[in-house]
Amino acid sequence: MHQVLEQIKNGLIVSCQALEGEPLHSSFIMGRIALAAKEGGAVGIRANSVPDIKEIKEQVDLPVIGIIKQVYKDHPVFITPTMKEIDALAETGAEIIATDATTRIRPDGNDLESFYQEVRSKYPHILLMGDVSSVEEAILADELGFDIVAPTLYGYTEETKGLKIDDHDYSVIKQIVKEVKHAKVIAEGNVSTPEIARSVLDFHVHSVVVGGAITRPQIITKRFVEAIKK
Ligand SMILES: CC(=O)N[C@H](C=O)[C@@H](O)[C@H](O)[C@H](O)COP(=O)(O)O
Repeated sequence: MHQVLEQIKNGLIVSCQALEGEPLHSSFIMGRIALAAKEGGAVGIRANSVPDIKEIKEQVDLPVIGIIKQVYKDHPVFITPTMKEIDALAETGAEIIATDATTRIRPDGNDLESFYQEVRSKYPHILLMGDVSSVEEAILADELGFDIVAPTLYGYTEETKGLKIDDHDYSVIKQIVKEVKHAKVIAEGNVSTPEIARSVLDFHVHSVVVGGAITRPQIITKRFVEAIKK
């Protein structure tokens, strides 16, 4: 197994992201949050943007899953949508690059298969993670050759709006683990409690990514505020 995949096996990857408009939007802060995550035992970091990844790499020696969230006009594909973002991420030294691997046409008119082939031929040695929204897309991403697939976009497409990883006794993640033959499956998206993280690992995912429940204090606070309302 690739050494980086070995390193993150059965562990917690913390997604350290604060977009423009969020209170913690700052590469300095993301670097420190990554440091805190490492201190807490995280085995990897997921991060958005070149400045954040560079700062995080200064602070921690953990493998990084790099993404660039870039919205082109009002196009729905926004996680590392084109080769421009892949090129920028490749320069950062991120060990893994994640990209939208839904079957939607990308902002530059590419479909997933031609985009995948283009990325693979330019960067044959980079680990590629496909963020999908369904079991079918996970199977396709696996067949194309992605090293990792994750249901990051389950709940975030037109067809899946509002759905969550722990719905229906974790049926989507269980199905993905069952159907995907070569890629490692990482659980990501709405893993909102330690119990959910434990459960998905019990379904034999390779690792688990947690974002907002650890790194977005406005969300954490809101959950407490809701819980104490009479
Ligand atoms: C849909 C989308 O844009 N997901 C993004 C992907 O990188 C992040 O905003 C999420 O925080 C990340 O996937 C982790 O998920 P959660 O924060 O639910 O633990």
